[in-house]
Amino acid sequence: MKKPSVLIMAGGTGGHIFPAMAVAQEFINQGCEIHWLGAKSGLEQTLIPEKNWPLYSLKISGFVNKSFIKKCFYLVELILAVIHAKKIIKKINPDIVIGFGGFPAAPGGIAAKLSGKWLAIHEQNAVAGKTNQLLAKFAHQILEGFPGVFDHALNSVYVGNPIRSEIEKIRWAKQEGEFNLLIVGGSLGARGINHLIPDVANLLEGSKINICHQVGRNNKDVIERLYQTNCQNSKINNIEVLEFIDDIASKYQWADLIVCRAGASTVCEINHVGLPAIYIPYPYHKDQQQMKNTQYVVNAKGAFVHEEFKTNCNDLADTVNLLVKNTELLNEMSKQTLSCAKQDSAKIITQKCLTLSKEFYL
Ligand SMILES: CC(=O)N[C@H]1[C@@H](OP(=O)(O)OP(=O)(O)OC[C@H]2O[C@@H](n3ccc(=O)[nH]c3=O)[C@H](O)[C@@H]2O)O[C@H](CO)[C@@H](O)[C@@H]1O
Repeated sequence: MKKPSVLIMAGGTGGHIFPAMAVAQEFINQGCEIHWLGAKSGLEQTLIPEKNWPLYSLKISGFVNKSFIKKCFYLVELILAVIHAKKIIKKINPDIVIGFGGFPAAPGGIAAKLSGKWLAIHEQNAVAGKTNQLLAKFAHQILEGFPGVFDHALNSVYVGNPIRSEIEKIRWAKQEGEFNLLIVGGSLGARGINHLIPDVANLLEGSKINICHQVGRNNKDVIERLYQTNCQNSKINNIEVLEFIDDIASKYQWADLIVCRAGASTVCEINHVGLPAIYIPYPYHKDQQQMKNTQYVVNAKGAFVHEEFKTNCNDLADTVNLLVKNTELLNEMSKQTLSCAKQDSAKIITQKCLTLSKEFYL
């Protein structure tokens, strides 16, 4: 019997690609054949070949924040990408097409619809992105990373955000002795956080604090210099500055507390690990997507949130100092954080797709 064939569409940042990779792996575990549709200029160009998964790349950029003229050029680019995607779909003949947002998912989703294919979309965030808002109008199934994103539409279901298996295995526990503080700016790093933390580090109390700070590509030298000039605090044991953390699972395991952006995958990974967190959401998104991603866990008292434009190094240092000294509070936060995690998301997604697509083609 022919293996079910699945076309995964995701591109751009890690936030779209990592959940899609977790689902791709689960489809493979279920005996499916997978293909990946990406954009020519995203992180998928390095991540997918490493897995040896067949990658097809469209020439497509983004639509948001463009001038009128550039939006017109985008429309031409979109039409050409839809034509290209239709050819790819004809060649692969997938049984399931599933989009995770990002630039390639829009032309890929339109091409899937025009080719009569069963189409699902997965929205990672608490507020849907532009691509998924468009595709939701005709997708057969909508899969939500946070509950109620599509106003409980009849074809929508809350499935959570798929987590990579190496992260799923980790459970937070406060380590004795030293205090490990992890700073993560999301897949591309976060300028606002990068420039705030060296000043915060200088204000930290308690002994033996270690900091590991992920700063994003090409920011290592600048931020290392900032630590040298702004942070003379002798109580900090060790400061490690990294551009990107390849093995984030080990760092989650290492950390007693994380200060980070609130991208959808980051929030869900932290919930799975039960890692106490202080979120500083990305402040420039028009719908405050990252702020909304934190609401669930902040309401459950599993995390703190500091808004970038309303906070300063003293406020943030106060919260970190409170937690460094208070293991009981950290334990309570960890418990609440874990209660916000949706288990087995990748399995639920693959099973839904396999069942519903089969019914569709009957
Ligand atoms: C600024 C911006 O627009 N951010 C968006 C982007 O964020 P971004 O791509 O940063 O999104 P996420 O937080 O969802 O995912 C980051 C992923 O990268 C991994 N990681 C990160 C750093 C690192 O050093 N190593 C590593 O492996 C994390 O473990 C996680 O799996 O897409 C998300 C998902 O649509 C959105 O919620 C965010 O709002």
